Amino acid sequence: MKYDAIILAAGSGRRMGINKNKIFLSIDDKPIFQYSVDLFKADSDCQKIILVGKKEEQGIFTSYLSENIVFAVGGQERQDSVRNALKLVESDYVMIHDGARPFINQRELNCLKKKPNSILAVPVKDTIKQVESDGKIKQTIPRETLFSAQTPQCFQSDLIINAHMEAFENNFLGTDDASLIEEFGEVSVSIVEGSYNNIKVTTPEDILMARLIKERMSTNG
Ligand SMILES: Nc1ccn([C@@H]2O[C@H](COP(=O)(O)OP(=O)(O)OP(=O)(O)O)[C@@H](O)[C@H]2O)c(=O)n1
Ligand SMILES: C[C@](O)(CO)[C@H](O)COP(=O)(O)O
Repeated sequence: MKYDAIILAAGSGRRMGINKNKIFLSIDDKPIFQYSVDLFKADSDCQKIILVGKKEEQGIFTSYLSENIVFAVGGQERQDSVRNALKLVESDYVMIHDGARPFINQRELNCLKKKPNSILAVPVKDTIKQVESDGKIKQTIPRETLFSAQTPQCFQSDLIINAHMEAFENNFLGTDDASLIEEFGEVSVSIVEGSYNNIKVTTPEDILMARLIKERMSTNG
């Protein structure tokens, strides 16, 4: 399957609590977002990479751009950034990926490519409680049915473009792209079981964890 990849790097890293965009933090001397750029660049099925950044940070991305790696300006919310990037998609399929998730691998890309309209996800490990606003537990949700959504999320381009347009027109804000197809699409989205290594660097302890994961990967080859 030939596809275009969207790499999202236009966030602000509020939860990281630092004064800069977290995707520029280094893991083993390489910026977090560059791990994904390198992987998609090495996949011969990837036709184009759309790197989404803040307008004021565009200069930092210039050295990564080429004929097949283009820049799109991000929006206020993650969903706005994806919608802007989708305007540049030309392939029949698209993978949408958080630049803040550095540890995806070729095996996972290959699994997604075999199953269009699928996302990486992992089974939740904790016991999940649904809690009322007063702090009282309402119920325990059966864990066997629960998965944590990751990226990449791989879709037929026309389906996800339509879902984003519908979401925009209906003021629907989802926390991932699959949720827009769940709401407005006419197909089911499936999961491909991913890896617990595919963390999203979100809070300060995640960067420590990411450095440990990288160290272990380097040691294990
Ligand atoms: N307007 C936005 C918001 C987020 N992202 C990207 O979407 C991914 C997941 O978002 P998140 O972890 O929430 O990133 P931040 O917005 O940077 O973090 P925070 O919510 O803590 O501010 C990241 O790769 C981030 O760069 C984006 O491209 N555009
Ligand atoms: C898309 C995502 O990575 C799925 O886990 C995630 O939802 C994006 O950001 P969030 O702001 O941390 O929800």
